[in-house]
Amino acid sequence: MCKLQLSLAIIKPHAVKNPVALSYIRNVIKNKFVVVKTKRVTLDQETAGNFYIEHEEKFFFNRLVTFMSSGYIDLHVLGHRNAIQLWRTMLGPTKVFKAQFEDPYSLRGMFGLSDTRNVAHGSDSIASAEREIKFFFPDFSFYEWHTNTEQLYRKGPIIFNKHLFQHVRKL
Ligand SMILES: Nc1ccn([C@@H]2O[C@H](COP(=O)(O)OP(=O)(O)OP(=O)(O)O)[C@@H](O)[C@H]2O)c(=O)n1
Ligand SMILES: Nc1ncnc2c1ncn2[C@@H]1O[C@H](COP(=O)(O)OP(=O)(O)O)[C@@H](O)[C@H]1O
Ligand SMILES: [Mg+2]
Repeated sequence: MCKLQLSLAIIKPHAVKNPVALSYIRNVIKNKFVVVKTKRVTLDQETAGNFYIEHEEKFFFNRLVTFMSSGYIDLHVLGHRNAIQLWRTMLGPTKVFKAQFEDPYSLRGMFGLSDTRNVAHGSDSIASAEREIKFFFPDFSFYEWHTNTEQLYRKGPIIFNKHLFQHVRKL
């Protein structure tokens, strides 16, 4: 038995605005993961800064926060037995030229515009996934997930709700 791991994916503003990129990204997500939660939001600069607080001292922090609060972003809680690593592998390298050169068919390789505007975010560890999911989905209960919902998403029956872009219990 292999339990589902969760990761937070964020589709960044330039990708949400690009219908070709967005539909491609949504397709690969839907084909590889169970989508546990989806939400479209905008962030103010303070919230974006808190989310990326680990990068506060970096030279790119200001532009990152400005960019991330510049338009709609799509939040997805993704489930897979290897969700964190799988999503980051699908993203490809953080830096866009590296992505284009070393992994041209990764999402960042295909749709990245710059090192800042690199298509999407993915949690980098189990601890950061928990923090990031709690950050955007404060009502999400990890207790409930481990005791109940994880099994439902692993064994079903679930169906994909296109309108919500989310898997839901099949009634
Ligand atoms: N001290 C610095 C300054 C810049 N860079 C790199 O140089 C890239 C190009 O910088 P810039 O031209 O400012 O990027 P933009 O094309 O404007 O794109 P963005 O701001 O979206 O990254 C940066 O993204 C960063 O990876 C770096 O490594 N160290
Ligand atoms: N050298 C850089 N220049 C500009 N922006 C950067 C740079 N490095 C990282 N960023 C931005 O900050 C985000 C967070 O950085 P990091 O956590 O190191 O990468 P990742 O998103 O791959 O986990 C990146 O996705 C990117 O948008
Ligand atoms: Mg990161």
